[in-house]
Amino acid sequence: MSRIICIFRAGSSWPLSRVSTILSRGDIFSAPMSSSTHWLSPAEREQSLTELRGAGWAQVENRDAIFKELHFKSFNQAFGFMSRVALQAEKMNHHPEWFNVYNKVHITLTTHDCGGLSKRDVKMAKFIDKITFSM
Ligand SMILES: C[C@H](O)[C@H](O)[C@H]1CNC2=NC(N)=NC(=O)C2=N1
Repeated sequence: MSRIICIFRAGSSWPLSRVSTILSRGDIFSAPMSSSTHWLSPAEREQSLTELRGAGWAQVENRDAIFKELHFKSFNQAFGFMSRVALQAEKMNHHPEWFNVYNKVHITLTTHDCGGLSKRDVKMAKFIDKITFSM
């Protein structure tokens, strides 16, 4: 199983909530480890958040996560959307936190192993926007 080490550089602009989440979990040295290719640099983070806000994503209060509410024409269309995202989640091994009622889907993205946003969340959000706009 690939594992992630979340490395904190002095002076990095990681949200305090993210650092405290990982430190409080006490698993900073036993967290799953993978290459740092998923880690967002401060510049990448700012650029990605700007783009995602422009596409209708919002940052979640008190969590290093992003949220979007999607409305579809019908339950069938909403469920079809969720099925496509589920297949992508399995392919990426990166899963959304979501809620569905009838034709509405609420999605929250964050990387649990890191206690906050990573490149995987950005990739998943862009996939979600791509298929939403094509429906
Ligand atoms: C063991 C399994 O690979 C990990 O729990 C994966 C599964 N899906 C995941 N999804 C999300 N959103 N964050 C994770 O850290 C994560 N980790």
